Order: sequence, then C-alpha cells, then structure tokens
Amino acid sequence: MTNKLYDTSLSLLTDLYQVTMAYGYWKSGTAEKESVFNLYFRKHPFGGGFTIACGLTNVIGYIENFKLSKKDIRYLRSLTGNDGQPLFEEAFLDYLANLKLTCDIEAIPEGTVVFPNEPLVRVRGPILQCQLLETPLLNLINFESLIATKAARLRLVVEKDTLLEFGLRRAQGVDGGMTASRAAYIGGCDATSNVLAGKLYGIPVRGTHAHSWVMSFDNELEAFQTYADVLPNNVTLLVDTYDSLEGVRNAIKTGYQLKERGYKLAAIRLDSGDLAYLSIEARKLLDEAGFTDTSIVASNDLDETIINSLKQQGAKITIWGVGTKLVTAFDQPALGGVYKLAALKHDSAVSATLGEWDYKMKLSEQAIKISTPGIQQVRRFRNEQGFLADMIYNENSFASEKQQATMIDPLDFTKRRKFDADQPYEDLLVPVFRSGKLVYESQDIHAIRERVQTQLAGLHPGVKRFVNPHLYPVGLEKNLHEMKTELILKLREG
Ligand SMILES: Nc1ncnc2c1ncn2[C@@H]1O[C@H](COP(=O)(O)OP(=O)(O)OP(=O)(O)O)[C@@H](O)[C@H]1O
Ligand SMILES: O=P(O)(O)OC[C@H]1O[C@H](OP(=O)(O)OP(=O)(O)O)[C@H](O)[C@@H]1O
Ligand SMILES: O=C(O)c1cccnc1
Repeated sequence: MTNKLYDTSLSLLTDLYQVTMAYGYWKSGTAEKESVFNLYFRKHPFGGGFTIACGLTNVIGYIENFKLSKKDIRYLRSLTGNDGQPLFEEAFLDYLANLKLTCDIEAIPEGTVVFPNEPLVRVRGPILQCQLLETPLLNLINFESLIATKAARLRLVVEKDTLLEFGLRRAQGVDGGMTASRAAYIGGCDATSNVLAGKLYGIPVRGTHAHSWVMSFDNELEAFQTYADVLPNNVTLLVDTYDSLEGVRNAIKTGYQLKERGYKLAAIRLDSGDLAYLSIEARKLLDEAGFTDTSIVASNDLDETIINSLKQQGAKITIWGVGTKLVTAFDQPALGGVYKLAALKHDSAVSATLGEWDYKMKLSEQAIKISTPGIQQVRRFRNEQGFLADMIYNENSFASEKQQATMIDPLDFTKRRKFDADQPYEDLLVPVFRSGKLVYESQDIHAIRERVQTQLAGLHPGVKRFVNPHLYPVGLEKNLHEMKTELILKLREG
C-alpha cells in the first residue's frame, strides 16, 4: 500500500444505513449469502467522452486495514434508536468485532480509460460484507477518477508543455488536497506544489515564489536578486506584483547576474492580466536579451478551456500552473458512480456454477438508472490503430476464452457488432482480492501515470474532443442483453 494517509483503520467510514442493513442481514440469517455488486458510473464527467479509472490503490489500502477496533465497537454500542434503546444487540457487535473481509474483488487497473456502465470494481462475497463496502468504495473511486479525468483533459490541451498542480490551498480539506494531488499526477500533471504529496506518493514537487516575497522588499529588483542569490539553481521569478512587463525587465537584469555566476534564469511567472498578450511581449523581451531558453509560466484560474484559448491566441506559455479548477473539479464536483447488486446465489447452491445464481437488477422510470444484472466482465476489442469497442458480458453465459461475440448497442437493439474469435481483446477486470487476500501487485504511481497516456493514445481523437465528443461504443454481449431484457419483462409483469 502506497497511500500512507490510510494506514489506520477507517472501517467506520461508511453510511449508517450500511451498518443497519448489515445488522438486518445478520439478524435474518442472510449475512453469508453470496452476492455480487458492481461499481460503475452512468455519465462521463465534464461533458467529455472518456473517464480515467483511479483510486484502486486506496481501495486496497482501505480493505487491507479493515478491522473494527474496540473503540469502533464501543461507538456502535452507543447508538440508539428512536425509543432510546440500543440499535444493535451485543452478539452482532461481537460478530462485527471479529469480522474479517473474505470477498473476491476484481477491478479495472488504475489509469485505464473507462466508459459508462462498465464495472470498475466487482465485489463478490457474503452480502453483509459487500454491503459495508459500498460507501467507502464509492468515496475512494469517485473522487480520484474525477480528478484524474480532469488532469487528463488538461494534459490533452497542454500537449508537450509542463503541467503543474497548484491546488492544495483551494482543495476540499486535507484529504481532498492529498487525494487530488495523487490523482492529478496520475491523470497527467508533471509535478505538484504539495510537499506532503511529494513525500508520501513520490510525486515530483515544483514551485516558484509568491507576491509576498516581492512585497517584503523595498523594490522588485532587490527581491529578485535576493531570491537568485539564495536559490540560484531554482530561479522562477513572479513578475506581475506591480507591472508585468517592468517585472520581466527586472527579471532579465537578475538573469544577467545569474549568467555571470554560471546559473540561469529558469523561468518567469505571469499570474494576472491578459496572459496571451503579456506572454508574447515577455517572450520578445526575453529573446532580445538572449534568454531564449527561459520559460514562461502562467497561472491564474486556469482550466482546459482557458488554456485552449490561450494556445489559439499564440500565447508563449510552456509551463501551466493549475490549482482551484483542477483539484475541486470546478465545473463538475462529483462523479456519479454507483454500486449495485447484480447477482445473489440461490439458497440451495453450494458452488458457483451456471444456474445457481439469481440475477438482480434495479428498475427505474429513467432508462439510464436501470442496472445490469450478472457477474460482469468487460472485454475491450482492439486492432493495430487502437480500441474498437467494449463489450460487457456475464461470465456465466459467455465463455471467458476466445469465441465469436455479438455485441448489442444499448441505444438501438437492432444495431449489432460481431467480433471474430481471433479479434484481439483484453478483459479489463483483473483479480485484486481472493477470499479477502490481496493477489494484485499494484503498479507504482509513475507507471500508472504512463498507462493513462498509452490508454488515451488508443482512443479515436473524436472520443477525446471536448465539444460533443464521439460516443465510444459500449454494448452488452448478446446473451447478457437477452437475460436483461427477460428480467425487465419479468419484473415489470409483476
Ligand atoms: N488572453 C486571455 N484569454 C482568455 N482568458 C484569459 C486571458 N488572459 C487571462 N485570462 C483568464 O481570465 C481570467 C481573469 O483574468 P483577469 O485578467 O480579468 O483578472 P485577473 O488578472 O485575475 O485580476 P487579478 O489581479 O484580480 O488577479 C483568469 O481566469 C485568466 O486565466
Ligand atoms: O488560480 P489557481 O488555478 O487556483 O492557481 C493557484 C493560484 O494560487 C496562487 O494565488 P494566490 O493564492 O496568491 O491568490 P490570487 O492569485 O487569487 O491572489 C497563485 O498565484 C495562483 O494564482
Ligand atoms: O509555486 C507556485 O508558484 C505556486 C504554488 C501554489 C499556488 N500557486 C503558485
């Protein structure tokens, strides 16, 4: 486990209703009933065409540390119902105190591009345990996937430029800041200003200086020169405290002195005003003075739309500092991931073979909210150019090895795609826990970050466009589609 913020047990990080339902299962004798739940989302964030799966490392940390402590149990014992009597009986609290998670968990590795309705995490095990995991899993996957997706969008816009995450001061609390720094790096940032995230997660840290540094001196030039004296090997000067272009001239004077000492003026930073105009003018001044390899950093409420516009305006910025709008996912503050029961084993069943499962689904007046039953896996078909389509199938009604497949478009059942048995594919869900034991080797954060870029390269450019992106094909395997349709009809009939 790499996320040391979660070293202590957070076993009560769940909604009360998970614990009351757990009590209900225990009391009615169904706690051990084997069930399968899927975690998925219904709509991409930010009106985009893709989402980046993120948060699995923290899920692993959470589950590995799952154990209700004596204090947790004491707290649960103190809870009362509306008659003032204890909510839970002692024997149940004993059961919880000795509870060890024994679930099988499959998940799509972090850094993978994912699409609506695909299970990102699949949990199979005693229903009481699966139920308790609903809230923490959603909490851990929703936010990190959201921020990683935001960062990936920024990366698409900045292309080869440097992208710095500056959000800690505006993040949603300590955990919001830490988690966002991790996910932002995975999504495509090059570094963070968050020193604790650097220490705990091994993310590169970068930074410039604030206006207060300049304001604490009698004049800007003295401030710049003192900074260059103290940290000659890390000089990025913030030039906009009084007058940006005058600031660039002072930075150049400081740069000459640095050159004489064998150092260089690494960059200047613009933090207000018209960033296109100022960067173009600053570039001219720097180039005329021979500082052609001094970079221009920009910050100030940036997001992917503003950066895109600045690039189109010919801004001479090559380092982008993005804070608030990245770490708070400003334009869409939550990913709407959900966790739904998809299968329940018959009482009589003793082993998991075909026919022993009751498939479960939730109906809704809103078609988008109808869940999909089955023990699901996601098969991603590809060719040399990239990803072709994702097909969700039920492991009990479709062979896991190579076979011809028919995928049905969920928006138009008459649209079908056939994939031959020799079509290259990858099954996205991989084993993470077996009977509660970790069987997955997590990749390091840098490898996960690289995975995001190779995954994005597999997508058609239309899917990555921000305005009305092309819909990447995701469908149900024919047998699963038929089972789902039958089940809907059965449930609607009565
Ligand atoms: N050329 C530009 N095109 C599009 N957006 C820009 C451009 N230059 C700056 N912006 C963005 O416009 C927003 C507001 O900048 P504006 O210059 O109006 O105020 P400001 O510089 O932030 O003032 P303050 O001194 O309060 O920081 C910021 O989000 C900034 O990133
Ligand atoms: O704008 P963001 O994307 O959140 O990036 C981080 C901002 O934080 C700093 O500003 P500061 O805290 O001094 O506030 P100010 O720029 O609003 O004055 C920095 O100068 C950036 O402007
Ligand atoms: O290092 C910087 O320039 C920085 C860090 C945090 C927020 N804004 C800017």
